[in-house]
Amino acid sequence: MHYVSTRGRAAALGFEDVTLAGLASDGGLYVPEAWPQFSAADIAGLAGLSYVETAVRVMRPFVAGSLTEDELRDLCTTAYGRFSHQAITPLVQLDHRHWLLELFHGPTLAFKDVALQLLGQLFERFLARRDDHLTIVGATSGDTGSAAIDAVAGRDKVDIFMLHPDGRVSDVQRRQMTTVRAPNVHNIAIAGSFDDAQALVKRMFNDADFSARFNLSAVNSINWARLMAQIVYYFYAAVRLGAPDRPVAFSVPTGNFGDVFAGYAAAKMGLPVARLIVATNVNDILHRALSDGDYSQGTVVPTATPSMDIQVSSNFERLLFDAGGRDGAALATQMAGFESSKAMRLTNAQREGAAALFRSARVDADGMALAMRWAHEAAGQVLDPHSAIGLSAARADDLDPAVPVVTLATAHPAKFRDAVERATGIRPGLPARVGSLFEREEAYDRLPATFEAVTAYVADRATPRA
Ligand SMILES: Cc1ncc(COP(=O)(O)O)c(C=O)c1O
Ligand SMILES: N[C@@H](CCOP(=O)(O)O)C(=O)O
Repeated sequence: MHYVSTRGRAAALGFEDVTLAGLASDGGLYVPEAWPQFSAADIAGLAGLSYVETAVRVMRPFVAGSLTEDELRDLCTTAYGRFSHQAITPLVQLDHRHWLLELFHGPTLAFKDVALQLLGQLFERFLARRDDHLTIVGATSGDTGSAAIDAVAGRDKVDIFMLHPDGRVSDVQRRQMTTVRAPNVHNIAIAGSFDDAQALVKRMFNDADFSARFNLSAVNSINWARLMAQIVYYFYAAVRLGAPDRPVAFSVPTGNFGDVFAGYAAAKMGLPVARLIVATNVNDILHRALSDGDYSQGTVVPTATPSMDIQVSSNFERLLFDAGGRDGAALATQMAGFESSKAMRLTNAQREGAAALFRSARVDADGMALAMRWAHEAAGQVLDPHSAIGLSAARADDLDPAVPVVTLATAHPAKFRDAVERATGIRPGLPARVGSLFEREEAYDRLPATFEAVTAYVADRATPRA
């Protein structure tokens, strides 16, 4: 399997190189050169398999040439061995047609663990082969940071520098990052938004000298391996609800468009996905883009769903490329225009390509609180605010009522206990597996959101290539 860049100029790479590179050298994102195809019989063959075996079947075409099936199984067994639920991503029924796919049973209580526990293993395996060292630079609105740090803390071939927007993540999210004391972990609170942090990270990758000197790599969903691991739970859930014979819809609380792009990939591979509902909070660039073709960056408004307070969605570029006809040169021009003017219109081909599968909804604070209360009153489920945004969009959608709708429950409610308490009166407790988070000392540095400040900080602490 080879991967091509959405901007058409970087060389095609195999899975191992793509995983270690993160972002393509032309500023684009890697996508598979063609989607592996699963027939109805292949999908039916997933029924009754464990999560790990499902993961091996779904991911093996993507890693071909870099890992054997046994190596992949070995890495998945280790990665999912730390989850607290045997099903890894269990389905919970809410009513006759609504389901939750609980993605928060990993070590840091958010869906990011599903991919990042595996990515930590992949880094270790590939770096051992090359006897090399990586400098990971990442941006987080709260969940990627803690999951990535958990996955790589203490590993001697990796340093991680994680940027979060100062004061704009929940106290649990911040402490999950800043109380990890390992010499290779560096937390930076920047004076800006998640978008500022993400732009700084991309600029570091685009600085060829800096990137080569420190051998930069990515843990954000710009790294293809992240999305690959997330495709698995779409298959796992759909098969449990009757695929390949019954189509299933998914509602996905969305920010950086990684999670829902994994659903798009599953559909492209042959999974019968009736619809993908992109649920945003009031930071609604994706809703405007999908409903009206207007992809223009607004100012980020802080909300009770901080992980979705994003106005530039990295992975949307992957959809524009694939749904718009895979013209890398044209997309490079379109993205350059967006980067300078902060606005662009989708082409007709991009809009039509997306419309076949996607719908979108913008959910405000009242809609979120109503969905949390409904889930609690109707089904006894306490949701986190991000998952509630997804559920609200799912319940408002006009899909054929015979189609089951799965809302991705992306975080444990205890990560956002203040917001949950405000909406429902219930204050969820932290599961024992996160340990004594509020007794441990925090360590992080505050920096201005400037390229100079952040690169100087990284250069002072990272290991340059020999
Ligand atoms: C809890 C939670 N829900 C939803 C999202 C949005 O996911 P994505 O950025 O993949 O669209 C995030 C952040 O990524 C998150 O942390
Ligand atoms: N919500 C995310 C933002 C980063 O998204 P990613 O999926 O691209 O890593 C977070 O929690 O950090």
